[in-house]
Amino acid sequence: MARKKIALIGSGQIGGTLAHLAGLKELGDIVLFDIAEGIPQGKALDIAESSPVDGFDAKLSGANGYEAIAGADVIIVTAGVPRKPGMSRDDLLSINLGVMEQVGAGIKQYAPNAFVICITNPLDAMVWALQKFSGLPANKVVGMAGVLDSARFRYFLAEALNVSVKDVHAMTLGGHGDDMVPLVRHSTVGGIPLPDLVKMGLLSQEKLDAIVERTRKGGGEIVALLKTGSAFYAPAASAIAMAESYLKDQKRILPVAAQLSGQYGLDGTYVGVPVVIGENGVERIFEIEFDEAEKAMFAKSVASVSGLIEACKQIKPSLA
Ligand SMILES: NC(=O)C1=CN([C@@H]2O[C@H](COP(=O)(O)OP(=O)(O)OC[C@H]3O[C@@H](n4cnc5c(N)ncnc54)[C@H](O)[C@@H]3O)[C@@H](O)[C@H]2O)C=CC1
Ligand SMILES: O=C([O-])CC(=O)C(=O)O
Repeated sequence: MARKKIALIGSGQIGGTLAHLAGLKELGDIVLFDIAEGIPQGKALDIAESSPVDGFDAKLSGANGYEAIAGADVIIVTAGVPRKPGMSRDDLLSINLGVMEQVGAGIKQYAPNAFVICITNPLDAMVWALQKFSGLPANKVVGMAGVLDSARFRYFLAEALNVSVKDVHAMTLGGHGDDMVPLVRHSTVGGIPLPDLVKMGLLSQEKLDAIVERTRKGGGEIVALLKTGSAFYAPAASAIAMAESYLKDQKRILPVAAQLSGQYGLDGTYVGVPVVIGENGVERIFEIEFDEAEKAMFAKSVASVSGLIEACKQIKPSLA
């Protein structure tokens, strides 16, 4: 059986980490693409030189031309710019929208059958625009954010309770901004819903509230620490989990930015919801029944995303 082909558009901090993880997991052969000359080639060679040590078989190559992504099974997009301290993700919209236009054209020409995972920020608006620019079907174009935000939520809970991260299941939906929606009622530790943990006295309400707030601002916390860019290890691991579910038809239920067609009362917009990812891309969207407070939080987050999508339409009238 021929190996799968994974193309990484953008070979910066996340792109390089994606290539390393995809190699270690033997997901397929890997092409790193970037406009910066030498970077994708250098990272490809460096990672390939680690393969004898770690014992993985994967061909790695670097390129500056879109023809290199031809026939890719999975494409992960990180091309663009990250934020620096003092900036919001939304400040990246204008510059990264231009990048999505180029990337979308490249995918349309060379890899129209790929499953595309967008990571570039501001995530929900960028994946919305990328789907339009590429013309690929909506079930094959998704955004990575919910897996990362949920992983942060899970990690903070496991740390607070001093238990294994493996036994913490938590979900964060909505847009990838500070008004994202960590779902307390639907998150569990050892199968016990978080509100019950509070009732049992294992976690204080104040601590839980602080964890929810820290999760919402998780990206900014790393930006403030790194100063030169944003998180890349956990974002790369999150996108690899999505790619693996597609390539191996695992049918995992993951929170991803997906295009809605009536679910949650929305049509055409991209926002973080639980979906099943299998060999057909987004195979199903789960519609969670929210209580009033959750409904209000989700609506607020969706309103932020809608505002950014409107801004994209203003900048690129072809998207309207
Ligand atoms: N969705 C999410 O949860 C997360 C999103 N991000 C976003 O991911 C993006 C990438 O982050 P990093 O890898 O840390 O940034 P980075 O700056 O290390 O890498 C970005 C790469 O894109 C390349 N690039 C720029 N314009 C390009 C173009 N037109 N075509 C091809 N390549 C181009 C640059 O040369 C650079 O190598 C940022 O927008 C960041 O905000 C970061 C973390 C989490
Ligand atoms: O915060 C940022 O700019 C990068 C990002 O989206 C995250 O780490 O969640």
